[in-house]
Amino acid sequence: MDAALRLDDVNKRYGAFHAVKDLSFAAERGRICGFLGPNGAGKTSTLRMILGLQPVTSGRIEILGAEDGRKVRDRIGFLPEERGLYKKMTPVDAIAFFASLKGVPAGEGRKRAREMLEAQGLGAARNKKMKELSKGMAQKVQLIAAVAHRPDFVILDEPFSGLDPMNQQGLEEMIRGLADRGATVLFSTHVMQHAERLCDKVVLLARGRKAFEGTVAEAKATTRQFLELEGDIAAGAVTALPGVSHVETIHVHGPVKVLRATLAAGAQGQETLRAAFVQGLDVRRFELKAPTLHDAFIHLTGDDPDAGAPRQEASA
Ligand SMILES: Nc1ncnc2c1ncn2[C@@H]1O[C@H](COP(=O)(O)OP(=O)(O)OP(=O)(O)O)[C@@H](O)[C@H]1O
Repeated sequence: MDAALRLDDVNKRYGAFHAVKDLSFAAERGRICGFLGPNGAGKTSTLRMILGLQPVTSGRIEILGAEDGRKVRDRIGFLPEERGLYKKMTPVDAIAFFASLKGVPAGEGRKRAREMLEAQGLGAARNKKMKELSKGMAQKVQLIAAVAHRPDFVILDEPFSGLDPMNQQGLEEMIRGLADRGATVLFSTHVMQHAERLCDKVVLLARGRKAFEGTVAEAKATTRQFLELEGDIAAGAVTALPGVSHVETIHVHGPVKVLRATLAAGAQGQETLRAAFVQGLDVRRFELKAPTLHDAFIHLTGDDPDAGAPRQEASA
């Protein structure tokens, strides 16, 4: 498929620290690509290199046919991780101003701003000052400001951070809308649920290195199904059940435990469960769980995406 973005063996070093290591991946035109990893994995560094805001130490990046993001900056929309639009501006003025920086005439920018605010349910706020808006509203306005020039490629750095679930959902719909009208979207996040719902493709990054590139379903297929059992059950009895490869004790309350069994590849959870009942184990509650993208991330990288910055390696 036609790639709007391609990275080949990209490296970024800050002095002796090797932040991005031999990174190669592609983002296909018109698709939503999630760039996932815990804090400090190297996501922002990579996005800034793609935009041409900082140089690569080595390797090659091609975006919209250009080798330097700055050459196609009018075709790119960027929502940085640090937010903040001019507090005294109205949303219409702020959006029109950012669009004008990308070549959209003032009148047209204001017209688009009004239409886009209306479409996002922010029509009533259009003439308020930015500082009077809630955080969720301000973040939507900022995303509109980043895309009012109708870019072919949209780069969003942690767009969901700091938003409540309602506003996160609104933002997800906006991002889907961008792809529906043909834009390629690359967004970074450490929250796997957004990626799970939105992405055609995910790239998992851990300590600067790519751990996986593919669809969400492909990522999940790398890991296993789980069976959770609660009751007065010995972990050893669960280990001995058919299809079980590993057992963890999640919770102990007197004699009652919650045990989490990881099933072997291709094992049928129903058969494991049937064997537990046939053997008379004291099962008081059970749950068969399909792996989430979060489980797949931990399986593929050994890092928890919700954890703080992972340990820094010395330059590799
Ligand atoms: N200008 C810089 N100088 C030195 N080290 C840097 C610089 N920018 C980033 N780093 C380091 O590079 C690593 C990757 O940082 P980066 O911001 O790219 O990660 P990230 O995945 O975007 O995480 P976060 O979501 O926390 O920003 C971190 O260890 C960070 O401390």
